[in-house]
Amino acid sequence: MKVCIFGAGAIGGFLGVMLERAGCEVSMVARGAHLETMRRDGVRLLMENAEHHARPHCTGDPAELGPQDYVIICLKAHSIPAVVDRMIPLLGNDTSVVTAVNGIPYWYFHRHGGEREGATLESVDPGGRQWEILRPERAIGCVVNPATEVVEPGVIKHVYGDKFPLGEPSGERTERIVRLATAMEAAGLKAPIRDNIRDEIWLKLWGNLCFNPISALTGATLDKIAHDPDTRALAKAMMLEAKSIGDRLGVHFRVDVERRIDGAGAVVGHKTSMLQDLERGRPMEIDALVTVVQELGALVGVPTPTIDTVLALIRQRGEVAGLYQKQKVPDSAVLCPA
Ligand SMILES: NC(=O)C1=CN([C@@H]2O[C@H](COP(=O)(O)OP(=O)(O)OC[C@H]3O[C@@H](n4cnc5c(N)ncnc54)[C@H](OP(=O)(O)O)[C@@H]3O)[C@@H](O)[C@H]2O)C=CC1
Ligand SMILES: CC(C)(CO)C(=O)C(=O)O
Repeated sequence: MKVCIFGAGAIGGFLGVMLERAGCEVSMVARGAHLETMRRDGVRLLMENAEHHARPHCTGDPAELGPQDYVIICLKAHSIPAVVDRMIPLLGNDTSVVTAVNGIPYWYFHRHGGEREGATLESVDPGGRQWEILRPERAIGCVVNPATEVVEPGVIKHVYGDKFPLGEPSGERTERIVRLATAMEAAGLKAPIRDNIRDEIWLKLWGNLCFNPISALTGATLDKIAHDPDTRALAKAMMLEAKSIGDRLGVHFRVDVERRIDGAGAVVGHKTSMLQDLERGRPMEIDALVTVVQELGALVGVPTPTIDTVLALIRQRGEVAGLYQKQKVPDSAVLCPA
């Protein structure tokens, strides 16, 4: 089974090493010093009780690789629009594209049903390019639950977790998703197949939407945000706005808002990825986690005053730090031409 990890950083490096160990023919697209080290020395994965080493085909040029069975996109969401054309050589007739990325994916309204079927979201898929090039029919949804880090070029540290829930946009149990889940399970990962992956995407997004910008604005860890009554109230207000949007889109939230905040608050001393990105001078994943919820609110007619306020602040924080560029978002999603 040929698998290309596009964006083999913290999550992609982890997945790639595990899949190669399970016998998949893995290639990795990366760049910079990390790529050079992986090419020369292979990839090292540090786990709590083990260290693994793998030698996948690592490249900066996807055209070297040819069509794949699966392309697993593990880029930060904001990196995807610029590289989507470079994925073309990886796509054959039967290639599946797995979106192992936080936030709302480009294919969200594919097989969604109802009046928004086929809509694209400008904040995550500007101009509908991913929809047009990757095609939504190829997409398999994936939620990333583990935490991993690139601790030095070529070296990935696994921090916790092994679960990557998967789901077809249609909710069907297709042969291709079963094959992927089987390979991931053989690699020692958990890959439950969900019949509504969108619910799982929203459950993760619910936390990212509020904790990530609040932490980046305040410097606070998850437990501090959840335990301080004022920031807890702010997070809750954002989550309730998001829930109203999700409800209109048919999302089922399997936990209530207080339990979701308590769950995040139980993780003591953890800095969100957005705070880590700000502190390390790396581009911030604002649009796929926050702007998109504002865009969805406009689409379904739910006002988002609290989200709007926090979004204005975090965008400005990102711009001032030189880590974010605002893109123009229309009032509502556009319908993608067939
Ligand atoms: N890491 C984690 O613990 C978690 C991450 N996630 C989500 O998973 C997704 C992936 O995150 P993560 O693995 O941390 O991100 P990383 O930044 O570690 O990995 C992305 C990799 O893609 C590389 N890349 C970017 N652009 C290109 C390009 N044009 N060509 C080749 N390589 C490129 C990056 O290089 P460079 O570094 O040079 O930019 C980087 O090595 C994100 O959506 C994130 O929010 C979710 C849960 C936990
Ligand atoms: C904060 C957390 C753990 C979930 O909300 C996360 O996914 C992130 O740091 O990006």
